[in-house]
Amino acid sequence: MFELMDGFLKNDPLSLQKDILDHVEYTVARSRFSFDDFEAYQALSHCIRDRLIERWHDTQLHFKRKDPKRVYFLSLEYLMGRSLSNSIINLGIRDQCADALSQLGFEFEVVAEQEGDAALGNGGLARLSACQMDSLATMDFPAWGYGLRYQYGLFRQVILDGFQHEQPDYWLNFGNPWEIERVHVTYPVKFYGTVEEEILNGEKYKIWIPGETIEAVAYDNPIPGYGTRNTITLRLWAAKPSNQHDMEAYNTGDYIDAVVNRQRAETISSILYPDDRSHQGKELRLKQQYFFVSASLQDIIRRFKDVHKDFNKFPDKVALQLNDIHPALAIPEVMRVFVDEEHLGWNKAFDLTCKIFSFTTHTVQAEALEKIPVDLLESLLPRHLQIIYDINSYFMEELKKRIGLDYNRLARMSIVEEGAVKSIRVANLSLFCSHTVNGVSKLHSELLQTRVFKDFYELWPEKFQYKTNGVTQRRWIVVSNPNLCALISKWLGTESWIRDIDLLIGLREYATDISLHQEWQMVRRVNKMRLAEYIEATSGLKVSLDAMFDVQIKRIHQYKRQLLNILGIIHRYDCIKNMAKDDRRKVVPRVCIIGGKAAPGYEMAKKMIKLCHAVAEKINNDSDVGDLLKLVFIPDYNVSVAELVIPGADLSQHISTAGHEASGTGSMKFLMNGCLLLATADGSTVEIIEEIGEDNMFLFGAKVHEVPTLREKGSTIKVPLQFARVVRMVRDGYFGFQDYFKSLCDTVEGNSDYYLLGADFGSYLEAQAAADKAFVDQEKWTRMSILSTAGSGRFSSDRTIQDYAEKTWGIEPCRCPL
Ligand SMILES: CCc1ccc([C@H](C)CC(=O)N[C@@H]2O[C@H](CO)[C@@H](O)[C@H](O)[C@H]2O)cc1
Repeated sequence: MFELMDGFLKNDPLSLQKDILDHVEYTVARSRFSFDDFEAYQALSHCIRDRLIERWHDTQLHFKRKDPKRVYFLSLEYLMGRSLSNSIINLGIRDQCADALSQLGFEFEVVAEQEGDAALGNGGLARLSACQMDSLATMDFPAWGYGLRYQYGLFRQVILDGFQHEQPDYWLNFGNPWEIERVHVTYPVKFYGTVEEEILNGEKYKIWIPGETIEAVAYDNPIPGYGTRNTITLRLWAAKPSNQHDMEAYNTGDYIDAVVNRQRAETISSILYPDDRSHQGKELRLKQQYFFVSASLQDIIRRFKDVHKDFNKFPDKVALQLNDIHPALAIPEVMRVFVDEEHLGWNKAFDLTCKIFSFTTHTVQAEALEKIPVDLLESLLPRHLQIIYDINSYFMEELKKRIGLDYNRLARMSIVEEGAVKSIRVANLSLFCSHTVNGVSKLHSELLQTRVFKDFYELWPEKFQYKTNGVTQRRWIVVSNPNLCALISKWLGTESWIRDIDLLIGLREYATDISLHQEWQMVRRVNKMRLAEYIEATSGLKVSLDAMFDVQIKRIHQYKRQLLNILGIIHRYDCIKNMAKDDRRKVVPRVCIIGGKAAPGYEMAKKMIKLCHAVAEKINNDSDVGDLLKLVFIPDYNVSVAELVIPGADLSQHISTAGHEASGTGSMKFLMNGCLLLATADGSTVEIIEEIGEDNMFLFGAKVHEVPTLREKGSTIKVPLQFARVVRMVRDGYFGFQDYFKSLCDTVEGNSDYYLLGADFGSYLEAQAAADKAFVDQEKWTRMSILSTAGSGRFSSDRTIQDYAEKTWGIEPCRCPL
């Protein structure tokens, strides 16, 4: 590994050993002569934490000195996963730590497994935030992440009789070595109340008299860069009752009430909403959004005012990134502070506001765009509603100048939606008040411009950009696939691809090199073995390593079409069953692996999980089929499970109906690890095709422009007999639970097959057959696998962040001197 500068704390194995034992004794408070794997994990984590803190202080001091323009990433979700291995890799001391542990009788892997995931998010958006923080740190950008410190992360998925059950994820049970409580960094956050007017030096100002005040306390998480001393901050807010609260209660002498009220305050940051579909009008959700926005902006403006007096400089020093619309209340909140507290005047305030905000949307469906009921906003945030009305009337005036009295369009674009439930269109607010708006893949941005935000694009085309997502190769190769990492470094003759991933292209020249093929296949087989052991441990199923490991792991959604995968597996099973014994020798054995959580209220998604188990029950216990076909549902899919499954996968499926997946980032992780993709031309897959070529993937399905016409055709579409047959098998109870699966079958027949499973089934089976054919030709498969990794550079979150830094935020690296 690169040798980086030690701070005061030395990183040689002996020093690490000593520090580990000191933390066992003084931090974990166990005897240094007898402690278990978990205590070793706690002790080592504190050792690493100490080293992170040193770099952190140096970095923050350097930023203070240089006072560069900073970017503030506002996100309600971060799927960080585990921190120990990633921190050790980024510090470049993996071997030293492994040595120190083994000399104390511990195995690094076993100790690293003791850590629970920090699962403060749902899916793609949340993990993207985490990957981007790693790249921001590694590329030395002066950046901060802001979010909420949920006490309960994303629920644990427990499968009972094939059904998903949700268990609370109290992840802070044994403390969290990766955070530092900043007791001195607290801000009051106001809710409810009324808005009064006051005259100050002849000027009329609005003042907001809150009905309730909650204290926000900062918890800082150091985010180390790879191959740099820079360590940036992820600041997560926790809600605490403000002291002013108790006094009132005591006067009335009602002690119990006082404590209950205290408890109530903490509920704001207690739990992550486990649903990545839209939440219309949930008060707690809105309180969470405003709570973290208000605390973050108070902190950001305090940091600016510590150095600057003139707010005209604010846009030169601050860039605010809205990670989807969830933090969009930051817009009226900045206006409120600039107008009501800093008295900058409305026009100046609005001019500054539009210069600091940029907005990324992660959804394709217009109906998924959240709206806030006006009456809810009026009671919870009365001043913000006034400001949003002011912004909208200014907006409408501007629009009339541009489009005249086109009332339909004015009504479509308005931030205020009249109608049964008068509500605020947060997306329109974000579009009007942001200087830059982007989708997360090229195709996604085209759909935003031509469909979802068409009205806005036609008027402000210059605002619209695309920033194709990316993933960090540190976690998704170096941490999760160390053998492949070593192999790549060996053949490229350098490790600098870990910071400069475009170097991976150098593997192309060896794509047909037999000795690389052998080493490549060996690495992959070892990873398959590890995955097979995990499958046996979690499901009791023994799987053959010679089978193709076919994986689909992501949140369960109808548009992601896990049902198409399951119907394809039923077809494969049915074919094998009806095949003559001799022909079975030609069958390519498959282990189909599916994993993912369904939002608790998402009935159809939960039915898909049950169907998967019912089909698995049938197939896996059918000795007639034996190892030719196995189906496994991996429970409680999360970041750490992904780190184990992805390196062991031969084929991965990304089969959403074209035009529905904004980007997809799982595909990029599989690509980096040399796993071949079976996919539709949707989201970022379109750009993956551009990079590695159609002949290194298995593509199928309707293209995005064909989908609307196919939908119009509805039940007149000719679906293959095989499709009708497999749906019939489910409907007739071949896998049991006939009544329970009826509605699921109804969603894919005739007119209601909105996600076009029937229309795409034929080409899906062809693509699967092509994958079978390629798999038996291991020379061909390995070449395609090497070319996948070689062409994955573009999908590093380093490239994504470079795009944002250059084209949206206007920030420069600020590298902390060694
Ligand atoms: C309001 C609840 C809620 C919470 C989260 C979300 C996310 C935006 C859903 C999400 O994670 N979208 C995924 O974002 C990824 C990162 O950009 C994309 O790669 C995926 O295509 C997109 O589905 C929507 C609604």
